[in-house]
Amino acid sequence: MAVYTEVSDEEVRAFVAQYDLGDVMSCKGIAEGVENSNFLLVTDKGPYILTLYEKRVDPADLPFFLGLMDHLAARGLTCPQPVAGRDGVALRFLCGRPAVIVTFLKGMWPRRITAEHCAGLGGGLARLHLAGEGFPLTRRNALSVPGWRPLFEATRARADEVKPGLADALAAELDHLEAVWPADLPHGIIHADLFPDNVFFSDGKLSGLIDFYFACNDLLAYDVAICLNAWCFEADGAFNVTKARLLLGAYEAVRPLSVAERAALPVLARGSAIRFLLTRLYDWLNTPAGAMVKRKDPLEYLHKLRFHQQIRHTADYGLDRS
Ligand SMILES: Nc1ncnc2c1ncn2[C@@H]1O[C@H](COP(=O)(O)OP(=O)(O)O)[C@@H](O)[C@H]1O
Ligand SMILES: N[C@@H](CCOP(=O)(O)O)C(=O)O
Repeated sequence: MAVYTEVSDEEVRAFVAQYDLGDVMSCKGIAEGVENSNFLLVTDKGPYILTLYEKRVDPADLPFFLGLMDHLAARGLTCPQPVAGRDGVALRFLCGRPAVIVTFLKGMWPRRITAEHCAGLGGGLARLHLAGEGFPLTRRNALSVPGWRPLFEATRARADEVKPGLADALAAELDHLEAVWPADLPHGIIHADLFPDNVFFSDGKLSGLIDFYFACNDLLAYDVAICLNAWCFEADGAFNVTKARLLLGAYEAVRPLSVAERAALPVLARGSAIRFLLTRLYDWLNTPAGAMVKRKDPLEYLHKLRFHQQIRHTADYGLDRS
């Protein structure tokens, strides 16, 4: 359960009193998520999400994240919207943390991913990329190529505790990716963490996207690669080409990939694999004992990395246009 900061009933009441949300009926920690402390806040006006921003969120980035959610919502994308208090301010402090209340989205994230979910996701991802156009703020992706080596250095000495040989494997992969990473593909706003737990469905249709706290400006096709990794592998580690085809097909129905973007998918998928491998490895080695959070398995992403290392050309995935 991702609640790093406990908030007392009195503190919640005093905080909510600054909004036109009526009385607090309940405020319960949410047993999901990794990065921030989230609470389901129910007031007279209905359900909301109260988020206290924790370790990896730089407070200087919050205007970007909050402004982006407003920008995307104004362009028809269903995503949480920051709620302003009576003074017009959405971003405040609670228990020493930056904190906001955002609107509650209906729907559930899919626990068992079907091919239909992947199609829904592909369309939603492309709509997000188009809706991001014109957003005036920018944020560099702190977890793209230049960010990987410091993470590696922070984990290198103990990586082999997780799997013998892991440190050397990561070093070799980083050398490769730093040498071949594409720079000149179309870029724009990307979500950068569009895993199943950040995509809500209702009646089988995509109903909303959440958790924009890794969003940044980067290669649009990198976001596609992140989704291929997060949505198109089965529990036994097999790559499901049907899911991948549907995801890409639905994406391209809204925003066709260029030839160069398609060709770059294997290297982008390797980059996406090492990015999540490294953050999971870091968390695996550094999560404080007793923290109410379920650590994610770094080796799941080593397996995905190994898979993409075998792919020379995008056609080798079996992802031909149909
Ligand atoms: N706007 C929202 N509407 C409904 N549920 C939400 C909303 N935001 C977060 N949640 C719930 O909280 C959980 C954790 O949120 P998330 O943003 O993924 O946390 P973290 O940033 O800590 O990873 C989600 O899986 C979802 O159940
Ligand atoms: N999606 C990341 C972890 C970040 O978790 P989230 O709850 O913020 O989506 C991973 O799987 O490693």
